[in-house]
This record gives sequence, C-alpha cells and structure tokens, in this order.
Amino acid sequence: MLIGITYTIYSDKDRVIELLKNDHNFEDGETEFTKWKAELKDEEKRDKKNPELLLGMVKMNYERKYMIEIKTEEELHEYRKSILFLLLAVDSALSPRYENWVRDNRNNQKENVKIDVSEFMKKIDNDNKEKYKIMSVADFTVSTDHKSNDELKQEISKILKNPLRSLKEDYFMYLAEVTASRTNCMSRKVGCILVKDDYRVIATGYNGAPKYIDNCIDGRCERCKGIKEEGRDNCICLHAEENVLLIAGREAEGCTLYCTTEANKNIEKEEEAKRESNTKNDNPKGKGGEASNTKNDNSEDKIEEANRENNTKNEIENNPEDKIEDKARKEAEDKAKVGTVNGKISLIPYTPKTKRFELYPFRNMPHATHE
Ligand SMILES: O=c1ccn([C@H]2C[C@H](O)[C@@H](COP(=O)(O)O)O2)c(=O)[nH]1
Repeated sequence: MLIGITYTIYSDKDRVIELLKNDHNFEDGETEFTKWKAELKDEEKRDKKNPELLLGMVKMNYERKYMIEIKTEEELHEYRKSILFLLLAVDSALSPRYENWVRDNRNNQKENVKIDVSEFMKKIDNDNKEKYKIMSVADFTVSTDHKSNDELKQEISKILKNPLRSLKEDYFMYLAEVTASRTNCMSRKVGCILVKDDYRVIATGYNGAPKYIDNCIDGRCERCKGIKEEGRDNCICLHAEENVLLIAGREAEGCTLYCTTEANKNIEKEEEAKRESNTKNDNPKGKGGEASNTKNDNSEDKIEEANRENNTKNEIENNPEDKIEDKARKEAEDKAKVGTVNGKISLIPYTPKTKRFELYPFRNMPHATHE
C-alpha cells in the first residue's frame, strides 16, 4: 500500500507522519525507493517514469506500507492509476497554523522575517496556489487542530480500516450517484440502477421529463417551478425508479434496485399489486410464466414469503387492540418494506448509514474536469 501525503504549511503534518510510522509501520517511500532502485538492472529502469517505477516497488512488496509526499498533480495522476494508492491530506485551522509559524520563526530566529499576520498570509496564499487542487481531491483529510495525539491516532486508525478496493454495495451506490448527475428535473437529483445477479447493470434511471418533450430544467414543469401545487398530477417528471423500470422492462425481474433516495412508495405498491395478481392468477412460474436462472428463480417461494410478511404487516395494522409494541411494529414494517426480496425486486435505499463521503471516497473514481 502507498499513502500519498499532501498538507497545508504549518499544519503539523509531522505528527501524522510519526503516527503512521510508529503505530502502523509505514516506511518512508523515497528512502526505500532509493535502496530498491539501486538493486535494479539498468534495463529494468529504462523508459519508466519515477511514479511508475515506484509503484512497481509497491506492487512487488504489496504487504509493506509506504508513504511519500505528493507535490504535483502530474505525479498524483500517475499514482492514482493504482488501487494500492490513497491520498491523505493534512490540514488545520488557521490560528494553530499561525501559532506554529510564529514559534518556528522565533525558534529559528530567522532574520528579515517580520512576525506579523500579513507575512503569514502571504505564505499561506503561495502555498494554497500550489496545493489547492491536490488537497481538494484527497481521499481523506485529517485535521490536526486542537487534537490530542490520542484523538489523531483514532482518526488515522479509522481511515486505515477502509478497504482499498470499494465494497460492492458502495460501488453500486456510487453508480447510482453518478446516474443522478444526469437528472433533468429541477426539484431534486435522484438516480438509481438495476443490478442482476450481483454484477450486471441492467438499466440506469434518473428523474426528469419524458424523452421528446422539453426538460424540466428548461422550465417545462409547472409544478417543479412552483407555479402549480405539489402533487404528481401537476408534475410532468418521471421518478428515477419509474424510468429505470420502464427502461429495463421484463429484465427488471429478479434485480436489485440501488437508489440514492428512499425508493418511491408507489413502486412498492406497484410491486405489491403485481405480486398479488401473480398469486391470484396462480401462475406457477410467476409473471409471464417465465423460468429464469437468476437468484430469484424460486419466485414462488419469494412471493409466498413476501405475502406472509405483508399479512403480518396487515394483521399488525388491522388489530390495534393487539397492543403490539411500537418497536415490534416498526421492525415488522421495516422488514416488509426494504431489505427482503420484495416479490420481484429487492430495494436497497439510500440510508443515513451510507454517508456519501465515507462511502465514496474519490479514490480511483474518475474526476470530471471541465477545463
Ligand atoms: O439511461 C437513462 C436514459 C434516460 N432516462 C430517462 C430520464 C428522462 O426522464 C428521459 C429522457 O432523458 P434525456 O437524458 O433527457 O434524454 O429518459 C433514464 O432514466 N435513464
């Protein structure tokens, strides 16, 4: 693993470096690289740019941990190509940085340095010019201000617990987030994707006006502009979940829906209605009588299971005198609503647990640059 470190000046980055070294066995990447290179034959070094060669060392020693300072966007771009790399930024509030600067200058008794705020500001401005872009794309930022060593330790341990490779669910949620960026609806940004067999992305959906009519974002929808009242009858926009189901058609069967917001209750109702009609039609293979190889092949069982859950839910709702405790009711409702296979589609909604920046560090994700 390789950690690239970028930092704002006087932010006390050495404390972080010491912790990485002493508590987590990180080695100085530059020193190790010099040693490693000395052992290489000339042809092994030929035509290789330094970051590429350094990554070669990291790959060969993938169980070791290295850290290096990242100084330019160009080198960052090269390191970003590897899953073994992550970028850590060290920052701090201005007043402790000012105090560090004053202390440094006093200790060094530097001549010609006026100990005043404007001198300090000039330093900060120059530093920002170089670092701003690199700092802003860090995977993690540690702020050192007013933190004890123990607090810093905890923060760094938490960062290092993150897997280098994204988790499957985070990755699908990330795709749903990216999909949301295509919305053409001005009221809010929603995206979702339908995934089959845990791997195949069947369709993407975002909210907006149907194709071939002017987009909501261009002022077409009276409700979203706020001219007409709230309510679906006054809105021309389709929900992301509706779009994704329309686009996927029959392929939606057996899929998991990853959605950046709690999935539309109407979709659940539609799914519920479909389930009921399937059961009533007594179609042994589910809707359309089609057998498939997906994990929901046993759709009969799933339908029964979902119906059982719904019945429990209805019983709970219809018999208030049963005096079921609030907590139990809530649990039963939640279970019927999400998480379980909901007839044909399982819903994975965006939950408060899945905080965007914890889940989707920028690590290795492509950055849109509009330059
Ligand atoms: O992958 C897709 C493509 C389109 N949609 C939906 C979203 C809009 O309601 C319409 C039209 O989209 P435009 O991008 O304006 O062509 O189709 C979708 O959900 N997923």
